[in-house]
Amino acid sequence: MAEKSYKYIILGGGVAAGYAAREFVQQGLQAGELAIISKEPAAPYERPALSKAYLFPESPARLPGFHTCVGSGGERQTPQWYSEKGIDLVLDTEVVEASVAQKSLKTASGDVYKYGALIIATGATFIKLSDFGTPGADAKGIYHLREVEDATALYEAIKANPNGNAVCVGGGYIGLELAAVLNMNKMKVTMVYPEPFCMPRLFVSEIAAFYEGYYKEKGIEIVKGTVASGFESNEHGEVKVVKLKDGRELPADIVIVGVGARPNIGLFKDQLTVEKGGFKVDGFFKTSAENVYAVGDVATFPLKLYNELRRVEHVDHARKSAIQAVQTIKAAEAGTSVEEYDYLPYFYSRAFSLSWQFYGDNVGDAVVWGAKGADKVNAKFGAYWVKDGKVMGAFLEGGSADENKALATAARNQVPVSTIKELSNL
Ligand SMILES: Cc1cc2nc3c(=O)[nH]c(=O)nc-3n(C[C@H](O)[C@H](O)[C@H](O)COP(=O)(O)OP(=O)(O)OC[C@H]3O[C@@H](n4cnc5c(N)ncnc54)[C@H](O)[C@@H]3O)c2cc1C
Ligand SMILES: NC(=O)c1ccc[n+]([C@@H]2O[C@H](COP(=O)([O-])OP(=O)(O)OC[C@H]3O[C@@H](n4cnc5c(N)ncnc54)[C@H](O)[C@@H]3O)[C@@H](O)[C@H]2O)c1
Ligand SMILES: O=C1O[C@H]([C@@H](O)CO)C(O)=C1O
Repeated sequence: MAEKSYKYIILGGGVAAGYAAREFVQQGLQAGELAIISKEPAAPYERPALSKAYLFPESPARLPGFHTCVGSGGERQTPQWYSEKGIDLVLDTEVVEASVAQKSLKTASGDVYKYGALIIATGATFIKLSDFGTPGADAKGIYHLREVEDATALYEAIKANPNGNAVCVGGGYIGLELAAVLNMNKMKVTMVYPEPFCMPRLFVSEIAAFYEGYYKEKGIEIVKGTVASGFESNEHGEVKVVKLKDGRELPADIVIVGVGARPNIGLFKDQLTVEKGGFKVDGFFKTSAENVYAVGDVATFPLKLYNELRRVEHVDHARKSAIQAVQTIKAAEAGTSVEEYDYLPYFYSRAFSLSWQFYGDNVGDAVVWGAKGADKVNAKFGAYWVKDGKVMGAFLEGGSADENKALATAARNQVPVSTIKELSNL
């Protein structure tokens, strides 16, 4: 049982950790100053790839291909990169206890790590249907997706069930992205979700109708307005049937559950201020404890633009919050300061040949253009959310890089619109 001490420790080895490490290096880091402790076996990678190219039937993406920071056009930080920079990458290591008072972390094998400054970047974990007590939800063949090991297990299950039946439970990001890759793998896919249309936390019905129509044309069945109420397995404990609350039964060789995520705050929840499910931080990602920062999915931060505290579970914020925390740490050492975080929310998704981006806030009235009858091959349509005569949010399917930039500008500047008609000229 060793005890080690570092000037900086990043707890968690996901997206935020990779970008934080890069920022430390860019700001000037001495060998031996930084350790990253992660329960994953792999160096930080771009998690979005797991629900997309990792599961493609042809030439699937594999590590080391998508280590951070390639997702934003940066350098690919392989394990060798970390050793060259003198960063200790402590993989396959779960921290099971933490003390903010003693500035220490304890791992499952009993090692103790002391830090000068700590960045908590523990991300989130999928919610399971067994968390709600759904009978049979722990059967073999029921998959969740968060880490590369989950994606590998799912990939193998897809290969073992050619032309099999797949059911996606949940109509959010995982449901939509996974239904697409399972269909590309020639599985017979059914999606099930309780809401009247997919991606209800962002879409309005006209936007959803386009994607649902597109998925149906690809041969994906969509069952709305009900939930999975139980699962039946065969004598090997393998799932075979998804039972729905409305009485229907769906055959299944593979089930993907995507019913949301829960931030990993357990280690510190009694030691740091928690709000909206995450660690409450300021515009520099400082938590309620000195020298303890929280970034990415676990941070509840002041969203300056909307003057409210938010937690965001998307990769762009994971990257930028990590950079902001490291810049804050380094500025304090240099006796300077950085600007407060001023984030413009940015979400995106890709499935089949579709690709959408969203900037800002989906509040007020949604004005959708071009969605009805949009071409399925070169789909292009969008939406603006307007509140108090200003554009608050902007969505675009099939946009070019320049167009998406213009969208971001409109949402950032909250462009005033006196008539809805004006929107088509933005
Ligand atoms: C399959 C999938 C696809 C996604 N696709 C997109 C997308 O297309 N676009 C988008 O904007 N967002 C996407 N997201 C969301 C995005 O990936 C997350 O918001 C982002 O990864 C958050 O970064 P993070 O560093 O906070 O957490 P994570 O990347 O989840 O990293 C957390 C790390 O902490 C480790 N950890 C946790 N607890 C401990 C512990 N006690 N001890 C040691 N290590 C620990 C975990 O193992 C993990 O390595 C996707 C998420 C998933 C799961
Ligand atoms: N492109 C992206 O940004 C992207 C892609 C994949 C994953 N992610 C992230 O991964 C995490 C997990 O994604 P997700 O799709 O699971 O969450 P989500 O919040 O996007 O979707 C959850 C969906 O689950 C369904 N649901 C909720 N409770 C249910 C219940 N009891 N029974 C059946 N269905 C129920 C609803 O349809 C809801 O829309 C999130 O943090 C998400 O942001 C993001
Ligand atoms: O941001 C992303 O990073 C990965 C991939 O581009 C890395 O190669 C991916 O699929 C994203 O959406």
